[in-house]
Amino acid sequence: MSVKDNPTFLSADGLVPRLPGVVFQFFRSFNGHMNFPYLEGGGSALDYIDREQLALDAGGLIEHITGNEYPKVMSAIERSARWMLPLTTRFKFPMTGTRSHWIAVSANPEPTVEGVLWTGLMMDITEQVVEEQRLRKLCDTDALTGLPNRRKLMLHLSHLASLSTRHGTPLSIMMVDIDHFKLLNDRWGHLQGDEVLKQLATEMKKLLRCEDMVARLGGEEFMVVLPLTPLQQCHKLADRLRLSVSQQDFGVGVGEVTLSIGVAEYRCGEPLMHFIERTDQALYSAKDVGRDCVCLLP
Ligand SMILES: Nc1nc2c(ncn2[C@@H]2O[C@H](COP(=O)(O)OP(=O)(O)OP(=O)(O)O)[C@@H](O)[C@H]2O)c(=O)[nH]1
Repeated sequence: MSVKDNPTFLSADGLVPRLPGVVFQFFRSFNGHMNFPYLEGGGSALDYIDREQLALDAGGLIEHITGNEYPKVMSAIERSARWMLPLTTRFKFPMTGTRSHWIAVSANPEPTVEGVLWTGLMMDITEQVVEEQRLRKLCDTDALTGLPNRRKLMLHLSHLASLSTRHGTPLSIMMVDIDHFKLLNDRWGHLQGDEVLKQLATEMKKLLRCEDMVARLGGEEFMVVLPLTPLQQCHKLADRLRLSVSQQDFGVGVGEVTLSIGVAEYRCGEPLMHFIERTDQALYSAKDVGRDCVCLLP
């Protein structure tokens, strides 16, 4: 029996609508006109778009369906056309009445007399992207407090330090440490200690602006990163945080939880580790002079 006599054999026309994705040809002329001469496939994505319109003119619709990611998608198309390299990109596809879907695009370009023609596939990769986002969040988050962890903080801080160096804008940080936390754990138990860490995290977030970041460095140590903030302002905020914490109960009695805080401002071009060490030394000074205070070093 030949393959074609096999009752399960499908011609390409029968097969394409059953695929879990879309097969397409996309054309871009040298004058920038874009259209999809061929667009067929399975899944629900095609229910939401006007295929006849796309066959004639895709420019407006591409801009509409790729939303904020339009520049990214267009530059991927441009790169692929210029170097005749495979087009691989992904974008968020807004669907009315349901959550947005993520679409991956993979296509091969070929030159034609009037422009470039791509032949390829689009697949719905929403589940995969959601899983990636979940794993990335896990990697970046402290499990107890839900705050960003050291890894996330270091990436953020190094990005802000390079912006500060480039634009000469102020950047300050606070190193925050709970005083005598070992005693608190010993007296109230580890679970209550955990509770204090969680409540402190909430308290710190309340005091900060949305562009600030508070992260748990580990144990009972936190760092607050304040972009566009000079040292004096950072010092004021640190003292407000210190005072507010010392006046709260945290389930262990008012005044039982206090903070020592070291503050420092970034010096243009300074290595990040040096900046952190200076702040750490300021924190040690705060411990040395008796705790429950904020210190900065000249
Ligand atoms: N409950 C709880 N305790 C923690 C956690 N991580 C670290 N610790 C405890 O925090 C304590 C830190 O103790 P030390 O480093 O001696 O510091 P300290 O007692 O706060 O003393 P000073 O910092 O000098 O004021 C240790 O007892 C750790 O076991 C945590 O996730 N939960």
